[in-house]
Parts: sequence; structure tokens; C-alpha cells
Amino acid sequence: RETGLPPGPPTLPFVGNLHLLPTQFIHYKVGAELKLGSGTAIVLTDAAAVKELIEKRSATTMDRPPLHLAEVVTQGLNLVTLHLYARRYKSCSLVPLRQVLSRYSEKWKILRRAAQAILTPQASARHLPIQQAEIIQLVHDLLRSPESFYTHVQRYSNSVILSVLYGKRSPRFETPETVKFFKVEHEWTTLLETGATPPLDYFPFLKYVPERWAKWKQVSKVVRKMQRDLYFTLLDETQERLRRGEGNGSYVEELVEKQKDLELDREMLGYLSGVLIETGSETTSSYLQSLILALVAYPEVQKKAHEEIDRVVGQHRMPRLGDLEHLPYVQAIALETHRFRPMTPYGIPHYTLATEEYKGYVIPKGSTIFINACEFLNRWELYDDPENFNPDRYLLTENGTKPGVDGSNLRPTFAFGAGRRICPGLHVAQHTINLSIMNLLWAFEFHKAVDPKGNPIEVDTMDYLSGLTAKPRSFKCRITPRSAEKAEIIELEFLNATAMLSKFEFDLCPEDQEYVAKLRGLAKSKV
Ligand code: HEM
Repeated sequence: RETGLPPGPPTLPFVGNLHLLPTQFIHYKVGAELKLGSGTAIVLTDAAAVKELIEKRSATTMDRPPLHLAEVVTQGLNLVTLHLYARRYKSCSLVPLRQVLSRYSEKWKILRRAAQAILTPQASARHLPIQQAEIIQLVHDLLRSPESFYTHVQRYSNSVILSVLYGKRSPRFETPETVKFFKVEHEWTTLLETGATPPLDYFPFLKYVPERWAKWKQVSKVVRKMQRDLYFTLLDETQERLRRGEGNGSYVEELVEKQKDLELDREMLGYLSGVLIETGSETTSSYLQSLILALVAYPEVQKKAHEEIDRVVGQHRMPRLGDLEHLPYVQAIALETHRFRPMTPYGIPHYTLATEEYKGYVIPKGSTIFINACEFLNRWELYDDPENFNPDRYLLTENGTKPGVDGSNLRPTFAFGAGRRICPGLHVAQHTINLSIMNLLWAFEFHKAVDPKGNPIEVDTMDYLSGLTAKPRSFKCRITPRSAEKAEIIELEFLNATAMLSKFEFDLCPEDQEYVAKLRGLAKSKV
């Protein structure tokens, strides 16, 4: 360990602290500075440090660490992982380094600029009608088969994002696009898991092991093919519909129309939109699964939310986004869920483009920076009883901190990252989240499931899957409609939503067509 670095645990020869990188609950296990192979990783556990280093000094901390697998699989076109120094060109004497660097940062700028097109609140608002119709299907699905809530939520998040991006929805969890997405996502995240491949980014010579001995190279090719098949089929279908004059205002249509101005070639267009499905789908569904888990574990929170929603929205109609400003407790639930179980507990790592100095410590150029949100969002000095799911804290102070404590370095949007890499899907995600919380709590009570002897089955709010995003392991719960009148309203609203949903039901496979027709027929017979 070089002098001047922040303190960290003892290192082993060659690997440094690589062996300490846990695969599960990473956020509870590591401290301030780690040596990863010959590289350095800094773990920020303080909101002031995030504000200073990731926001104010964003120009030098905006990069992502090199991820050779992403290079191989997406050939430098994954906006999330795009590393501005393309290592594979570094030693190439034919192309001057500066030219290569500027080509890469140019590519990132182009992709990011195009992604900003859905970042603005105005642009996101355009997609509200389909988001509003999709939440009605989720509520209807939960009414019909509440035991499948885990996959209903996954279908819903995936369908919202496919509708927003490509104008094409998924009415079932078994809809071919959704099945393909989950298959690709599974293969891709398995490949990226710590330990699944040799540490290629810390020991670059491993990249040159011939394919017959490096299974990861074969798997990478398969994943690349699967991703391209999904991304480019969806892109081609959207372009074809646009040519037929059957556009419905999706994000990709807008990109296609502005393709020249945005300087996007076909490859960039395909990957940009594809990567947005990847980032937008499971983040939102994991958030909603965490929310349901917390609601089951904390019935008193539901009670308060029910009282507020009944007072503002009443019994006779479903909530709309416009109700949100009159529902401070619901807004507090949204924030508390982000604090209680941040979706990316360790953020998505940043990487320094230049050496920085912070509070007397040196952060060398080329350091990976993790934001340990989970640690500082659970600090006893800042929060009252932080291990408790208690939305009331956000009614007392803006950032949920104890009254009298300085919480000015925190921000309610921290869950979406910070600086120049802040999540571009923030507004789309917040609309989905807010519509979901209001409607789920208007319609249902979430209880513990009971075993055959009638005893409640406890839920464990710490039982999460391994990985860099926080997804609760599948759990059991009982979801019941709050009244017979509400159940009837849900059937009626589901029928009324047909007009909007069917605008997004292009080229459905015969099974999907049969499914939506049957579902709507059933709803008709009930109203
Ligand atoms: C609950 C929902 C979501 C959460 C909590 C979330 C959180 C995050 C976080 C923490 C980052 C890293 C920011 C940083 O590096 O500082 C990020 C990046 C990103 N998110 Fe989200 N996100 C969500 C939903 C979405 C949605 C719906 C989309 C797309 C429509 C999206 C697209 C992206 C993209 C493309 C990036 C990479 C940006 C870049 O590297 O320049 N996210 N998100």
C-alpha cells in the first residue's frame, strides 16, 4: 500500500484485498480503502465525501472502471460501463492514444446526450398514460393471482420499460420479449458475478488465454448474440412500425427521428435502447419487491398510509399521479424504501481520471470509487433507529435525519447516484414508483402468509440475493383487496385501460392475443 492512501485492511501478495470483495451483502462488509490487484478502490462512507468527490469533482470522477467483459460483449457500447480509457487500444502503436481516448469519450457523450432525452421531467411526463394503464394491469393481476406477486411485479416493470422505450408492451410474464430479456439478463449477470470469471481487469494477461481454456470467452459470445438478437429485433420492429405510420410516441421513435442530430449510428441506437431495458427493468421491480417486503413486515406503516389515501382519494376511484402532492406519507414511504434498502447498495462504481486529494489523503488516478450508500443511510448519528422502516422520519426533516442533526450533505435522490453519471431514468422510475405505491396501498392489504396450521410465516427483511443490486429473495405473503367495492372498481378500470394498453399491443404472439382477449372478457362479465 502506497503512502498517503486512506487506511484499509492488510493486503495479500499479488491480489491485495481482492479476496475481501464479498459476493453477498457487500455493503456490510468493507471499509475505507482496498487494494484490488495492483489497483486501488476507495469506499466512500460519508455523504460529504460523495458531494465533494462525485458531484463537485465530477469531471475527474465520472469514469467507470475498466470492465473487460463489457468490452468483449458490447464492444464499448454499454452506456453504464463505458470506460473512457479503452485499455485494449493502449498498447496499439498504430493509433495515437489521445485519438483513441477522445473517440471513446465522444462515444460516451453521444450516448449520454441521447439518454438525457428521457431524463428531463417534461420528456418523462409524455410516458405517463401508459405507466398509469400498466399499474392498473398490475393491480388487476394481483387481484386475480396474488400468490404470483413476485413475477407480476417483474412483468410490470419490464412492460413499462419496453412500452416507454419501444412502444411495445408485455401482457404476460411469458410474453416472448420478456422471456428473452430475463434469459439474457440471467446469463449476463451470471457472467459478471465476482468469481465467475478470472479477475481479468486486475491481471490483464488472463485476457490472452486461448478460448479453448477460457470458458468465459465462449459464454461472452453467446451473451453477445442473445443481447443483439433482443435489442436489434426490437429496434427493427419499432422502425418498421414508424415507417408504416403506426408510431405511438416511444423513446426509440424519437431517437430514430433525431438520429442524425444526435449522431447515433445503428449500433449505438441498438445498444443504447437495449442497455436502458437492462437498467430500467430489474431496478424498478427489485425496489417494488423491497417495498412489499417492508409493508408486510411493518403493518403499522400500511395502516397510516391507508388512512391518508382514504382521506385524500376515497373509496370510489383509483389514485392518479396528481394525488401525490396531497399524500405526504406516501411520498415518505417512497423515500424510506430507498433509504432502508438502497437498490444499488454500493452504487455503480466510478473511476478517477486524475489524482485527487481529499482531507489529506491521496486518491490516485485510476482508482475505483464505490459509494457505500447503505452505510451512511443507516448511521445512528444521522437517523433515529435506522434499522427500522419508519417513513415518519421524512415528515420530520427533508432528508429523514434526526431533528437538529446536519443532513445538508444528503439528498433525497441519492439512491439514483450523483454527478455526471446520475441515473438518466430517474424521472421515469419515480413515476412508476409513485403510481405503484399509491395504487397498491389503495387497493390491498399486505399480510404475512400463514402455514397449514394457521401460524403466520415471518418475513426476513435481510434475506437478499447476492449481487451488486439489492433484490429480496422470493418470499411468501398474503395480498387481499381492501373491499369488494374496490375489487369491482379494479375490474372496471382494467376494462377502461384497454384503449391505452392496446395502443402498445403490436405484433402480439397468438398466446398473448388469446390471453388479453380472455382477461378482458372475464373483466367484462364481472362489471
Ligand atoms: C428504482 C429505480 C432505479 C434506481 C434506484 C436506479 C439507480 C441508479 C444508480 C445508483 C445509477 C448509478 C449512478 C452513478 O454512477 O452515480 C444508475 C445509473 C443508470 N441508470 Fe438507473 N436506476 C433506476 C431506474 C432506472 C431506469 C428506469 C432507467 C432507464 C430508463 C435507468 C437507467 C440508468 C442508466 C442508463 C444508468 C447509467 C448512466 C451512466 O453511466 O452514464 N435507471 N441508476
